[in-house]
Amino acid sequence: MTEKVLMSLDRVTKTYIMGEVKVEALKETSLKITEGELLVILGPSGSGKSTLLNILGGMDLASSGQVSFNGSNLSQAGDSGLTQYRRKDVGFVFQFYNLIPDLTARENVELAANLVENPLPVEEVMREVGLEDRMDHFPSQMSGGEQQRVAIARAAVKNPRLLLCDEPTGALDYRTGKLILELLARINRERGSTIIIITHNTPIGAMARRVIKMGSGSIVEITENQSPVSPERIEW
Ligand SMILES: Nc1ncnc2c1ncn2[C@@H]1O[C@H](COP(=O)(O)OP(=O)(O)OP(=O)(O)O)[C@@H](O)[C@H]1O
Repeated sequence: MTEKVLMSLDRVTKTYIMGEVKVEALKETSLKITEGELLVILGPSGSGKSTLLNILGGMDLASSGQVSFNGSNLSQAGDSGLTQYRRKDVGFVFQFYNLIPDLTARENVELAANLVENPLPVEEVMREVGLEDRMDHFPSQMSGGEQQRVAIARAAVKNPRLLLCDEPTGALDYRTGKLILELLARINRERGSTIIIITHNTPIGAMARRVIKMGSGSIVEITENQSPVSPERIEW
């Protein structure tokens, strides 16, 4: 079976200019992402992981180079093209959940469902993440792990081609973090969404078929892993 390239980055650079200081957050980075893959990005603080994720998600524009999604050039999509891309094609999961505090779990998920033409059924997705008994709770009435599951449901309900997760277990205890990673692995397996997970925890790389290591704004290593393991079996 030939693998389809979902995204490609060609010599992408991101430079932040702060007064006199220039920070090269991403240096001439090239990468191809295959449709349906689960990719883990590792690297120390400041190595450019979030910068890379923000460019992949259309939240930020490259300073130079080309970014393409499904064959179209995001660098030339313009503001409304990028907004459409973020709404329809990408789901985001962040370290601190970013739920709307005065909406219930169900309403947070419904809000995202309303952004796309063919969302998955809200209640079905909430059951999939194990929140069938918490649908009418507000974020403040839920644990961190439950809030992260709402955030995953909110991203997954759009049935996005690409799910981007920035330190999704960063604020959770070990056991809850594992459950969240298992949930992401299941969405990748069953829904076929392409999933990219940023983490500081090197052992988490064992769940992915490909692991990218970043260092000082560059990809320093790409490791192929023939036998990814279930997060349940990973210790960190
Ligand atoms: N908006 C910005 N303005 C200026 N510099 C920035 C901005 N965003 C990131 N940087 C700088 O770019 C570099 C890469 O940052 P980035 O957030 O991508 O790293 P990271 O690997 O995700 O780090 P962490 O693991 O701490 O989140 C850092 O030196 C950072 O200070």
